[in-house]
Amino acid sequence: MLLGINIDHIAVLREARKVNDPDPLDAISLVKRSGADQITIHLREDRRHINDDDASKIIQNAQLPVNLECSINEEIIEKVLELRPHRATLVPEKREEVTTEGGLDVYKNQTRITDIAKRLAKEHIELSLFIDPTSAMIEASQQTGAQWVELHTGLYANIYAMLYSNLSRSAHSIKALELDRESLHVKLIEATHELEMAAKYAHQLGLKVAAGHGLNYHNVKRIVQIKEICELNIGQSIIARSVFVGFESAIKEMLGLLR
Ligand SMILES: CC(=O)[C@@H](O)[C@H](O)COP(=O)(O)O
Ligand SMILES: NCC(=O)COP(=O)(O)O
Repeated sequence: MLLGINIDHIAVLREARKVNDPDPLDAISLVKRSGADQITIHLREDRRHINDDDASKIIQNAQLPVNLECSINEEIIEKVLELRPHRATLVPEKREEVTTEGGLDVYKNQTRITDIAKRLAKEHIELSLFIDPTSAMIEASQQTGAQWVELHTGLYANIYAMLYSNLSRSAHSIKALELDRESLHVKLIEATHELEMAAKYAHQLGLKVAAGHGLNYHNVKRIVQIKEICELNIGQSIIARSVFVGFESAIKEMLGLLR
C-alpha cells in the first residue's frame, strides 16, 4: 500500500507565528528518505497554510509525485494547470471549516468536474475525486473521466476517536457522536463496512482507490485490511507524532503499519 504524506500542518505551524519557519519545502527530502511514496498538499482558497509559492517550489523540487488537493473554483483550477502537479485531488471547501468536512458532491457538479478532467488530461495531470463512500458518488466519479477516487475516512475516524480515545471527555467532543459505547460500536462497524464496499465497487468500475482523512496510528489498522485501497494520504497525525519522535521516525512508524 502506498503512503502519501500530507505536509499542510508544517505550514500550519509556520502560519501560527506568521514567520518563515518551519518551511514545508524542507520536508520533501525527508519524505523521500523515509520511504514514503508521495507528497500531498492542499492549496486552500483562503491560503490558510500552503500558499502558491510553497506549492510551486514543492512541485518543482520533489523527487516524488505531488498530489495537489484543491477546490473546483476556477481561479484554483487555473493555478493547478500552471503548477502542473502529478495529480490533482478535487475536494469540497467551506471557508469557515476547520478541515474538509465531507466528500465532493460529484453528482451535483458532474458537468464542471468532467470539464476539469478534460483540461487536466490535456496537461497529463492525473485526477482524483475526494468523495464520501457511497455507490452514487462512485458511479458519478467514474463518468467524469477521473482515474482515482479518494474515500473520505473522516466519519470512520471520528467514530473511532469517540470510542477509543479521550476525545469525548475533551473540549472537542463531537456532539453528534455523543452516544453510548454500544451505539458507537455499531456505527464504527457500519462505517468500516461502507468504506470496504465502496472500495470494492470503485475498483470493480476500474477506478484506482485511495483513502484518507483523520487516519492515525491506531485507526489505520482496519483500513489497511481493505485490499482494494492501494494508497493512503495521511498528514495531521504524522506531523503531531513528529513533535515527539521526529519527522522521519513518524513516517517510518506509519509505513510499518501499512506494509
Ligand atoms: C482532503 C483532506 O482530507 C485533507 O487533505 C484535508 O482537506 C487537508 O486540508 P487541511 O489540512 O486544510 O485540513
Ligand atoms: N486526503 C487526505 C489527507 O491528506 C489527510 O489529511 P489528514 O486528515 O491526515 O491531515
